[in-house]
Order: sequence, then C-alpha cells, then structure tokens
Amino acid sequence: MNALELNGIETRIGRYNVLHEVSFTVPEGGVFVLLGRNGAGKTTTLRTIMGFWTPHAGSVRFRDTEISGLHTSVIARKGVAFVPEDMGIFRALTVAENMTLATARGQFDSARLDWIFDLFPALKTFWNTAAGGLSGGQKQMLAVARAIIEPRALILIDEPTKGLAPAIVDAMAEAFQEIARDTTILLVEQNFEFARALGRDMAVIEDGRIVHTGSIEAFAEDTELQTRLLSLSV
Ligand SMILES: Nc1ncnc2c1ncn2[C@@H]1O[C@H](COP(=O)(O)OP(=O)(O)OP(=O)(O)O)[C@@H](O)[C@H]1O
Repeated sequence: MNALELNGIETRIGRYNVLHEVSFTVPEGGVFVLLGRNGAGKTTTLRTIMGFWTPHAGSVRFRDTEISGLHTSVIARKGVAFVPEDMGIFRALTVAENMTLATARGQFDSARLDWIFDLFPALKTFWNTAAGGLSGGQKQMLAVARAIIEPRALILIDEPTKGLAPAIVDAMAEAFQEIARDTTILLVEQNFEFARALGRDMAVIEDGRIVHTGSIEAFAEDTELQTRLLSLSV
C-alpha cells in the first residue's frame, strides 16, 4: 500500500488553474521529496492534499482512502499533519502551550514527549519560553514537534530549512531521519543537498505540472537534468 497517491489533480485558485493533472505516488515510509522552482506549485500541492484547497478534478488517496473533498480536520484525524512554510506556531504562547494545543486531548504521552525532547533538546530547554522568542531554527523545530506530538502516518513539510544556518540544517536532517522511521514524510525543499541526504524518491513540479519523477540518487547524478529542471548545479 502506498502512503499517498495523487492522480490527475487540477487545483484552481480564483480564476487561475494552478495545478494541472498532477500525479505522483509516495511510497509508505521514508522521505519523498517534491522539488521545484519558486512559484512552481509545491505549496499548492501540499495545501490541496491537506484539504485547504479542493481540487476540481482528480483524486488524492491516503493509504486506501479517498481524501479529496474532505475537510482539513477530517484529513488531520486520519493521520496526516502539515507543517506550513510560515510554521503556524503561536508566538505569544510558550513552547509548552504550543505543544499542548497540538495534542488531541490536551495531554501528553510522556514517552512520546521524551522522544521529541531527544530529537529537539532546545524545546525542553525553552519549554516555558514564549515561542516568539525562539531562534528561527528552534521555531521550525517546534513546528515539526507539533506535527508529531500525536502519532502520524504522513506529514507534509513545506521548506523547513529556509533561512536556517548549516549546523541547524544538519540537526534537522538527523531528526527527520529518525521521524521517518515510522512516519512517511512528504518534503518540499529547495535545498537539494538536504533533500538528497534524506530522500529516496522524488518528483519535480514546474508551472503546476509534474515534469519528472524517479529516484533522488539518479537525479543527483544527472547534472544536465538538474540544470534543466531546477537550474541547480551541485
Ligand atoms: N492564494 C493564492 N491566490 C492566487 N494565486 C496563488 C495563491 N497561492 C498560490 N498562487 C499562485 O499559484 C502558483 C503556485 O504557487 P505555490 O505557492 O504553490 O508555489 P511554490 O512552488 O510553493 O512556490 P514558493 O517556493 O515560492 O513557495 C503561483 O503562481 C502563485 O502565484
């Protein structure tokens, strides 16, 4: 069974057709990377999966359930979480309060919380600090921690390394590797080295269309393809 399958997705925002026949399959387990230039449609794809946009055609299957057209809260309850690019944290609330709000019943499973503290020790250190006072990397860690405080089958993460220092990016990569042991991650990234360190399979989106799918290692070795699709030179 696959974690996620998009088939012929068309998403319209206002008068604009943003996604055109978007199809790709995310296997269960590990990290799947969606790459693309600015404005290519990566965020719209994640928002469509999460039910913030309803596609006017096509299907989104999460495991064996059709989820397109369902309300975001229903999709979340089925085990899908979203870490948006703006992180969606409450700056005036403490780390503890941000985490509590992300739980299903306002209570922590203590073993799970310990696991999160091992992944992101800064969250334990700043547990009673207002989230607005955290560094950019710590805010991103909080955003990811909120998404995994309850067990999830699939998390959608939008450009988590944007603007972060290299040492923080390395810590994030380690944490994602651990998270991906029992959760499928669909990662939108522009940092190809980060994506490559984590990912196994990938898709490239351009002008709202999927223009390439395959293994990330094959893509990493094909510099001509990278330059053509992403203007990358690695
Ligand atoms: N709410 C909106 N209203 C109108 N147009 C939108 C909206 N959201 C996205 N778009 C348009 O859809 C296209 C895809 O945007 P999207 O944010 O999905 O791209 P992206 O690949 O995530 O880019 P970035 O890397 O810059 O975040 C862009 O042309 C954008 O202007």
